[in-house]
Amino acid sequence: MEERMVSAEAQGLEDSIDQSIRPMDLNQYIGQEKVKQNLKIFIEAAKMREECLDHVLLYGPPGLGKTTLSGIIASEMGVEMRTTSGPAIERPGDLAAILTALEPGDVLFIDEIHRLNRMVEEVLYPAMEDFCLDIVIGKGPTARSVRLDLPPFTLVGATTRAGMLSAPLRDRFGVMARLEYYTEAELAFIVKRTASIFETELDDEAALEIARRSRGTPRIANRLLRRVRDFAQVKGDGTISVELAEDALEKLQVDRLGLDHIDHKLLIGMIEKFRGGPVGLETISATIGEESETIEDVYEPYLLQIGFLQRTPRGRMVTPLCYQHFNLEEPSR
Ligand SMILES: Nc1ncnc2c1ncn2[C@@H]1O[C@H](COP(=O)(O)OP(=O)(O)OP(=O)(O)O)[C@@H](O)[C@H]1O
Ligand SMILES: [Mg+2]
Repeated sequence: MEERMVSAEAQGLEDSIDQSIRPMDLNQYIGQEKVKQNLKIFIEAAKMREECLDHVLLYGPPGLGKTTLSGIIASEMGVEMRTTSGPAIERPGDLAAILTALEPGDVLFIDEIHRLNRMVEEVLYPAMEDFCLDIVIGKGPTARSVRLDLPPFTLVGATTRAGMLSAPLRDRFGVMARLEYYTEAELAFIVKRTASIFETELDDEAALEIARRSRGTPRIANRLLRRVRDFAQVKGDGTISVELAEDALEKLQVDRLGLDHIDHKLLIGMIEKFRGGPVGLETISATIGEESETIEDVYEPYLLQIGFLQRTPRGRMVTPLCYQHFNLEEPSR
C-alpha cells in the first residue's frame, strides 16, 4: 500500500516531529470539549484526594490525539508517563517488569491495548483493580502463588478498536473517553498553533483551507501544513497565503474535501464502470486493483463518514452528494 498525504497513520519521522508540536497541557489541547471538561474534574478531584487518577480508556480513529492526551493527563497530574504498547508486551513477565518499575502515581500508557494477549491481560486485571501482582513461583506440586504489592498507578489505554477489547478489561476502566473528529475551526486553530511553533506565518484563510482538507484529523492537518510550508519556502517568501496554500494543496493532489487520487480512483471507477452501484466490494477491488480489506479498513471509512458512499445489502453505492462534488450528472434509476 502506498503512503498517502491524507493517511491518518503516522508516517516517516512524524513520531519525532510530534514531540515538538504536541500540546503539553489541557488548555493547549484544542477541541474534544466534553472529554476535556470531564477529565479536568476527575484530575482535580484525584489531586484533592491525593490519589491517582482512575484508569482511563481513550478510543477513536487514528491521529485524533490519544497519545497526546495521555501525556497531558500525566503532566496535569504532575507524574511521569511510561509508554508501551499491546504488541510489545509479549509475556506476563514483561508486564510485571514494567509495573514493578513504576513510581507511585505514574501514568502507564498502553497503546493499541486491544492487542494484548490473554495471558498478559490476566496479569493486568489484579494490577488495575488492587495494585498487586499474583506471581507463581516454582512448578508442579510445589508451585505457589505469591502476591506482590505494586505502587498505585493510572493505566491509560488507547485503541482505535474499542469493540475488540475484552469485556473484563473494558470494565476495569473508570473513565472511557471517545475522541471525535475535529471541526474545521478547531483544525484551523491547531495548524495556527503549529505554524507559530515553526515560526511560519500562516494567514487565517490559509489555515482554514488546510483545515478543510484534513479529514477532521490533526495529524493530517499538521502534515499538510508541513508540506505547504515547503512550497512557501521554496516558491514563495516563506509566508503561507491562501493562494499559496491552494496552489500547493492542488499540487499535492488533495482536493477541497481532503480526497486524494485514490479516493478519486475508487469513486470515479464506481461511477464510470457501475453507474454508481450498487456494486460488491470484491468487484470494486478487482476493478481498481486494491485489496478488499484495504478498501474496507482504509479507504471507505472517510467516504462513508462524509456521506459519499453508502453500504446497502446489494453492495456499495455512490451518493448524490458525491456526484455533486465531481460535478457529474446522476444516472436516472
Ligand atoms: N487536540 C489537539 N490539539 C492540538 N494538536 C493535536 C491535538 N490532538 C492531536 N494533535 C496533534 O496531532 C498529532 C497526532 O496526535 P496523536 O499522536 O496524539 O494521535 P493518536 O490518536 O495517538 O494517533 P494514533 O492512533 O495513530 O496513535 C500530534 O502531532 C499532535 O500534536
Ligand atoms: Mg498514538
